[in-house]
Amino acid sequence: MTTTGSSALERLSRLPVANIGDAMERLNVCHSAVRSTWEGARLAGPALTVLTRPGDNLFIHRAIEAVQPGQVIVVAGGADESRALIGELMAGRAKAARCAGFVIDGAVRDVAVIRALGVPVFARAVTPAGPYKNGPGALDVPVAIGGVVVSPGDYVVGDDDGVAVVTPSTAEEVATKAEAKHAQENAARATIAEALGHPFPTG
Ligand SMILES: O=C([O-])CC(=O)C(=O)O
Ligand SMILES: [Mg+2]
Repeated sequence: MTTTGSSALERLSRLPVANIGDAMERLNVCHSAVRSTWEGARLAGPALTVLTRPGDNLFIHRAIEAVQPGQVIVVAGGADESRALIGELMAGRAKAARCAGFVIDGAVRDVAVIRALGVPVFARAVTPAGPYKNGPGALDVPVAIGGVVVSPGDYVVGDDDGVAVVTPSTAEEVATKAEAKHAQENAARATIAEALGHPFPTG
């Protein structure tokens, strides 16, 4: 990753996902079904992509073995909600590898402990039903998450509102536009706070 790229990623990591989506003409925002599993979770990092058979997590185990510090494991699980693709043990191993978190187009389990671990996990559903571990699957291929294409290395940013995907070649421009939008909104927040008679909440 270049210095330019990492500074754009850092800037994106500090911005609300809503502003980032607006800066991309409201494109490249995942379907609302792919949501944070705990309030306040936030992630930003380059994607390590996983394609897996719905309900099967063999290749997510391989991703946790391969993940580099700061990467987000992004799993195309076919939008299946019937089997949890990760839980507390896999989240804990990923944290130990300094993975930035998970975005899963599928289900997860053990969410109370995942929250206590502080691992940001975005998913379509929560279920106690366990996964199969047979494959097939693939790592580092383009995938679709909530209707958005994620290529390996794309920047993935998530907060309480959802997930946006930013191609690194556009990240500087998107960060600049999103910062401008955020500054413009700050001015509006100040005016509204005055009318409310108390500071505008920061969420
Ligand atoms: O059984 C699994 O593969 C997922 C799970 O619950 C865990 O990682 O804790
Ligand atoms: Mg478990």
